[in-house]
Amino acid sequence: MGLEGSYTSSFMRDFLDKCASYGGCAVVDGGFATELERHGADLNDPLWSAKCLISSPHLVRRVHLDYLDAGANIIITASYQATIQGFEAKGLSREEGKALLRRSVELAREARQVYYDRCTKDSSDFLSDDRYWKRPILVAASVGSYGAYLADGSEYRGDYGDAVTVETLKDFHRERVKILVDSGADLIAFETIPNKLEAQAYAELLDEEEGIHIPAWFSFSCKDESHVVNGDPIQDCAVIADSCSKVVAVGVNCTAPRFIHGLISSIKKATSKAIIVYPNSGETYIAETHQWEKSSGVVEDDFVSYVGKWREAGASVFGGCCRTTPNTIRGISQAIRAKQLQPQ
Ligand SMILES: C[S+](C)CC[C@H](N)C(=O)O
Ligand SMILES: N[C@@H](CCS)C(=O)O
Ligand SMILES: [Zn+2]
Repeated sequence: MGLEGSYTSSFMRDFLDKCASYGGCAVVDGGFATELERHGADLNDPLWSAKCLISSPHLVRRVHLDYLDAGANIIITASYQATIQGFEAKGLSREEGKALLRRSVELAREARQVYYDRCTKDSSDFLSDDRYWKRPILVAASVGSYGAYLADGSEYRGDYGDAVTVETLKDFHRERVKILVDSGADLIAFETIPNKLEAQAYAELLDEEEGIHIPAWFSFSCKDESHVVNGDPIQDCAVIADSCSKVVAVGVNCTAPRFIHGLISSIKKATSKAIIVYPNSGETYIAETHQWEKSSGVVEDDFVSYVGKWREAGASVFGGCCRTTPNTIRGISQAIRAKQLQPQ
């Protein structure tokens, strides 16, 4: 059974309405792999952060909880680079791969439950701690791009070559998307999308597959104020997202903060859906070494002070991507709460 159009179109509006403490905005979490690494995980692996679903699920749960403590009310699962194909390449069976995808969602749901339990715990230790305030929390199941699976930084280039068509991409993503849809997640986060082709593939999958009963967001990785990383105009990509009734938010992630304002303006011209932005630190990823380098002459590791401007430009969901931490999210959370208390 598919989603009713009216349900889909009101999903984000209803959620944002419930985010009263954020004045109708929402706060997504920050860099997930970044935080796993800060806790000592070695992600030098084709599975990148998805490696921790196998080696350290407790750490995955812990990082979700850290972001909830920091004020996030949307947490993104560790499935960004988790694919059945990638797990099989590691020698796991298809069934084991599918179980790990489901586990990524369970871990986020468990963290949410732990957080809620702390909010209601009858103990002054918890009740006097302002990290614990009950608010609506969504679990978004991450779907990284085909380029992420390639594990060579392709999600920052989007150059898949002529042999990769919309059908190739639909075949690549179909089963994982269906598993995540049935895993108990509240929505699907198609993130770090590097080109129009992959957005088209996702939109067709959502429109054509039976049983997609949760909504999705489309979030693109961009190289300047008006283009996604392969050079396609962001506006064309946003038009594709806008045309899909199951898409409830459109935006930008893992992109330098300095491009975000212009990108919001371009997206706004193409859609009236909610706009989500969760930039990275502005550094550049070196795929060979799995290291990040400062972009020359640009210092933008603290973008929290721009969030008010991004909100005025039309975005309503804010967070961070690679190289951001719970501190970034705490800053965003405080900035939004402070702003909404100011008289209009
Ligand atoms: C968003 S990038 C930093 C993820 C990692 C990349 N797909 C890789 O495997 O190198
Ligand atoms: N949700 C992923 C996105 C990588 S671009 C992460 O934060 O690790
Ligand atoms: Zn990122």
